[in-house]
Order: sequence, then C-alpha cells, then structure tokens
Amino acid sequence: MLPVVELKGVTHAYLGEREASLAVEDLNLSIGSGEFVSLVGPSGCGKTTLLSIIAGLLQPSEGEVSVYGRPIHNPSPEIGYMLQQDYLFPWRTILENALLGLELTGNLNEENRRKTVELLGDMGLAGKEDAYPSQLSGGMRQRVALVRTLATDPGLLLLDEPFSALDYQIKLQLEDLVSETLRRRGTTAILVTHDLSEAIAVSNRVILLEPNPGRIRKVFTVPESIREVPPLYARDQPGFAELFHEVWKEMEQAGSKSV
Ligand SMILES: Nc1ncnc2c1ncn2[C@@H]1O[C@H](COP(=O)(O)OP(=O)(O)OP(=O)(O)O)[C@@H](O)[C@H]1O
Repeated sequence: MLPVVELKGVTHAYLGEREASLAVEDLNLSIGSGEFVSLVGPSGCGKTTLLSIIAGLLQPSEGEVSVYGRPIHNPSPEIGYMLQQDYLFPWRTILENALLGLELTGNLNEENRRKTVELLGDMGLAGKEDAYPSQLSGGMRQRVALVRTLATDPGLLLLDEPFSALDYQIKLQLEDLVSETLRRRGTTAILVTHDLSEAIAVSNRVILLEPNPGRIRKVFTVPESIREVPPLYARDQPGFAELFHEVWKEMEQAGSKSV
C-alpha cells in the first residue's frame, strides 16, 4: 500500500545573514495509513522543522516529501496541524470556533455542521457550543482546537506538543481521547513530544532524532502488548518500562552528541 507520508533524503538548512545552519539532514521515512508515529529527541534536533516540512509550510533545501503520493509544496486540507497553543478566537463561540476550518476551506454545510456538533459531544463538550473560550478550562479549549482540526476530516494529523501545557491528569485523559478518536477514524498521525512515556503510550513507532544536524538516530517499534490497551493503561503493560528505559538511554546519548 502507498505510504501516507514519504520522505526521501530530506535536508533543510536555515539561511542566516552570514551562514547557513543545517537543521535536518538526509531524513528518510515512510509512514503507513492509520499509523501513529511520535518524533522525540533533544531540543534542537529538528522535530518542529520536520513537521513544518511535512505540513507544506517549509520547503526543504534538498530531498522529496510526498503525502498520499503527491509532492507537498503548500499546506493542504488533507493535512491537519495542531499546536501547543489552542489559538481559539475569543469573540467566536465554541461552535463557531470549531467550524472555522470548514468555513475557511469552503466546506461548511448542514451535514458537516451536524458532524462537528457530534464531535464536540464525543470530546465531552456537549452543551458548551454557545460558550466563549474564556468560559472554558485549558483542557476544554484544547479539545475545541482538536475538534476544529478534525472537523475538516484530514487524513493526516500533525500534532506539535498539543498536550504539553496541560495538567498531568487532563493530559492523560486527552491522550486517551485523541488516540481513541484517531484509531476509530483511521487517521494517520505524527506527534512531536518531549514526553517519552506519552510517545510510547500512543504510538506504533517512536522515532528518535539526534541534533547537530538533525538525523534519525533510531526507530523503536512499540509492541502489540502495549498498543492493545488505551494509553492510560499502556504504562502498566509488560514491556513498557523496558522500552521506556531503552529510549531514554538512547536519547541521553543523542543529547550528548557534541556540536
Ligand atoms: N527559523 C529558524 N531560523 C534559523 N534556525 C532555526 C530556525 N528554526 C529552527 N532553527 C534551528 O534549527 C534547528 C532545529 O530546530 P527545531 O525547532 O526544528 O528543533 P526541535 O527539535 O523542534 O527543538 P525543540 O525541542 O527545542 O522545540 C535548531 O538548531 C534551531 O536553532
């Protein structure tokens, strides 16, 4: 089957006034349909750069990126992008915020509106449609942002530390909710996170990048015994602690890579 995301020899250098700095170098990666992949690694190893390239927001200096078999040069409605901050408009109600993506892509109709209301309900936000963002908790606002992203039904979802600003308890609940929703929809997802246990709990594969320049250091496949339960319980599954230590050790070595 055709991969959803394919990177071939992707290199990116940011051009400064005097010199260019190599952010990522020769990345090769293939992500299949419905797969959940996490990108982890020390600060500055190129996780956000890579996500921006896959989103079509940044053109790599070298190499090829394709999504659904087509080269990516611009953002596309097939690709949803969710960030750490929720970026809800304070003057719009929850439902109006949730419908924004559909409005912008010219896809707002009665059917999609009904589906979005349903999705708000799935995310535990029933009855909040007419509230304003300031009346909601941080965790609720983040769920609205997720509904807004999912409402356009992207086949590929890019998540850049979407849970990192939340309380631990809320973060665990959201991991479960997101993971369940994406599995049900068959959405392919790439998550950038600094939280190794989150990465292992939600993913099929954990990709460890190393810095200077950003390269793939190691790919860890999460065993089925961990995948078969929701993320909240994955942490208690046999093999979880061992895999966590393995990734942790490798990440420490990646972090000590000299400039
Ligand atoms: N706009 C930019 N201009 C110049 N250099 C940049 C720019 N954005 C990132 N870089 C550099 O590219 C490298 C990779 O940065 P990137 O933000 O992709 O890493 P990251 O792994 O997401 O980091 P973090 O975990 O700290 O968010 C770093 O050396 C960074 O300084």
